[in-house]
Amino acid sequence: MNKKNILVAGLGLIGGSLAKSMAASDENHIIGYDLNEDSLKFALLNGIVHETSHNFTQSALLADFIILAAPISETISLMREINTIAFKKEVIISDTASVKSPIMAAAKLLTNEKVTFIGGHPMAGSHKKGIQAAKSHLFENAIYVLSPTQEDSENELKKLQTILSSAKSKFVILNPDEHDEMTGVVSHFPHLIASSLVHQAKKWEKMHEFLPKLAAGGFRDITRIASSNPKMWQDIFSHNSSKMSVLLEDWIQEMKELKMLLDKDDKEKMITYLDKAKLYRDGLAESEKGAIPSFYDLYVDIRDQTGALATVVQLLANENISIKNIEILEVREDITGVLRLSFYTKDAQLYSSRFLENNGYETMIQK
Ligand SMILES: NC(=O)C1=CN([C@@H]2O[C@H](COP(=O)(O)OP(=O)(O)OC[C@H]3O[C@@H](n4cnc5c(N)ncnc54)[C@H](O)[C@@H]3O)[C@@H](O)[C@H]2O)C=CC1
Ligand SMILES: O=C(O)C(=O)Cc1ccc(O)cc1
Repeated sequence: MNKKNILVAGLGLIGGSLAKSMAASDENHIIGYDLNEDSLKFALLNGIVHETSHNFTQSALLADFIILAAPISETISLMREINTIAFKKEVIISDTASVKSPIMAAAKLLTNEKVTFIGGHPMAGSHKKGIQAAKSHLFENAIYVLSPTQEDSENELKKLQTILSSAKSKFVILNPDEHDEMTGVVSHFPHLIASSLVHQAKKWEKMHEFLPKLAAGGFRDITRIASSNPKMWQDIFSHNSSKMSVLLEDWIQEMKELKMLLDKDDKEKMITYLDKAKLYRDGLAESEKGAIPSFYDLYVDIRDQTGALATVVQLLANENISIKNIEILEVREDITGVLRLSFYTKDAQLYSSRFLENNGYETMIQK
């Protein structure tokens, strides 16, 4: 069989996860390129790639597909390098960057006729970075945005979707501006706010040193994303700065209106405000794994006793269920606590719920 040569440039969390899922197909030969020697070694040792490369141009000349999965600024540099390569055969190139307009602007400057560039953004991630955190199922059920450059790239779009199909995501075609505005609202801006909430708590801790002990489930939930990779988020904010600036203006205005409601103690308007937010948020939870990577959460009541957590985890491990994340919520000494288990798939979530209930646990799936 004539295997497809796929060059993945940037073997971090995202490139590594894509490479891992594509390497599982017998039809693909994955070549990994990264500036970091340890990442290359790790990828080869763990079967994430079939071959490693220290020469981007040389490997690009062999490739049928190139996936650029480096930080945004580095992706743009790699695109400039691509423009200097004398390709002898057709090549389909895509990227994974979280902001699309600067990438598509760089794509417009690609002059080589053999090259078809289709922007890409698999919309799932984690707070971790690097190849060690790569998972072949990271993008399962997540939205995968594609932004073709030319209308006549329909055929190439299909080819790209075929090689990416191993990621099991849902493809959506968006233009770069729409993409950046929407991801600005539901992904980039929330990160900024999460970080600012943490800064606020840190400031107030100077007044009340007991404050962190009061940081309960709500604060932890809303600031979870502030623990993500700062360098990557700075890169994202900087490349989507005009959209972010508009969103920040909008937010400041809304905060001013909220302050007025509070100062006037306008109870009815405040209930309406909270009610509308609840309605919209509850509606979001009903949809399938969407643009923001919602993992499938299951809440399990446990007693705050030694071994309670281990028992639940062991029960699920015996059933071969992989858990993405575990968090203990609302535990006070000797009082019932709640475990939040996050799964990669809805099936795992539903199965675990039934299975744990059959073993005497009370579970809840939040709608
Ligand atoms: N982390 C996330 O949650 C998501 C990130 N993205 C996007 O995917 C891209 C990669 O992000 P991550 O994998 O999270 O970052 P990462 O930090 O885990 O990996 C980036 C990798 O690129 C390599 N690299 C840097 N410059 C390079 C160059 N010039 N040539 C080759 N390799 C180079 C680094 O050595 C590293 O291995 C970024 O553009 C990001 O915006 C997209 C979706 C989700
Ligand atoms: O886990 C989270 O909260 C994320 O926000 C993940 C994420 C990060 C960057 C992207 O471009 C897409 C998804």
